[in-house]
Amino acid sequence: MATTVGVLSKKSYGLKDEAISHSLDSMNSVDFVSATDHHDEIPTVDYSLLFSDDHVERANALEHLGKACQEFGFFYLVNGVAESVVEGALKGISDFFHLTKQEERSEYLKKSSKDRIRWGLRSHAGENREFLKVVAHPQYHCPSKPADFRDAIGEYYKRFHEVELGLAKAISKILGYEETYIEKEFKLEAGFDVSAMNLYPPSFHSKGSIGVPDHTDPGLFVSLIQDVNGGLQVLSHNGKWISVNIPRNAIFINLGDHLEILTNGKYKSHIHQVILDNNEVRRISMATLHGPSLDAFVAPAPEFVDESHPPAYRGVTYKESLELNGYDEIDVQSSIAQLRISI
Ligand SMILES: O=C(O)CCC(=O)C(=O)O
Ligand SMILES: [Fe+2]
Repeated sequence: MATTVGVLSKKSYGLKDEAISHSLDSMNSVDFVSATDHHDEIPTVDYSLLFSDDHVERANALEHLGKACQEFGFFYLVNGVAESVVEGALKGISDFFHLTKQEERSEYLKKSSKDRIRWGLRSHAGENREFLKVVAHPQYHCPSKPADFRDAIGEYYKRFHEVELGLAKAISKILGYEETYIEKEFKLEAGFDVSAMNLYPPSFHSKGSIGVPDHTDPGLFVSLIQDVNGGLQVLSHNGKWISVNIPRNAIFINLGDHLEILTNGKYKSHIHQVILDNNEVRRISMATLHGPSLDAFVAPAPEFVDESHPPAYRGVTYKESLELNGYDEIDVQSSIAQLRISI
């Protein structure tokens, strides 16, 4: 059962980021409900039905996806990528963290803002994880050791890229556009995708319960796979932290900042965080941020702007948005707070 523990406020919640403040401001002091098992609140979208030959089935599936995007902003996707491909990718990540020595992994410590592979180990009160980030698209980069790692991850990217294009088509349709609208606007043939492969807790004791602090992610959407449930929470439209319990055969999809910008706020990029369970559960996840191409200029589309809905975000290229706060491309940090136009 959910327990009401107080009124959500920036202060009580210790928030530091304007993006988060804005989001919480727009929620008007709603009751804060502690993280609990609300997994049944997260909708499931069947990818195969979005392309069904039966037009009634297809229309229903698209309507369901539209509701999932607008009323939630995140959903479980089934029948997109074969379970064996997801399992293979997760095994590859587990092998990377467990079969290599830390000195080998630290070869990928930050060298420059042009890194295409980057490793990091965070153990402080605000963040506790070991991660490997790689650029997945348009050029795929990955360490070559251990054996099979690169191929297993590459197979997931190849399969998921098709799904990404399919979802972009379906979302274009439900927004009232022709199906290649997002693909063209975001120039997805050169879409800039970065994966964060995460190990929680890191390979030494964590300094607190925060795995990843609350944030939103840039891009069209994030696709997330994991080996076990535990820790990922997403802040719903009505201000509840929802525990994400991904069904075994599903991929978690969370809409990103640049879809929020394109739709002038009709669809929202949702705040999420990872809370560690006393360091008792070891968990591996891979969050892939599927972005526009670096040179794609993203601004609110004219169809979402009128007198009562003035542009709520400034348009910039994807690259500029990634670099706005002094971060680099592989950091893929949100800058939506800086792009919001205060009205
Ligand atoms: O590990 C997770 O469940 C989420 C990680 C995440 O949010 C990220 O890497 O952006
Ligand atoms: Fe994230």
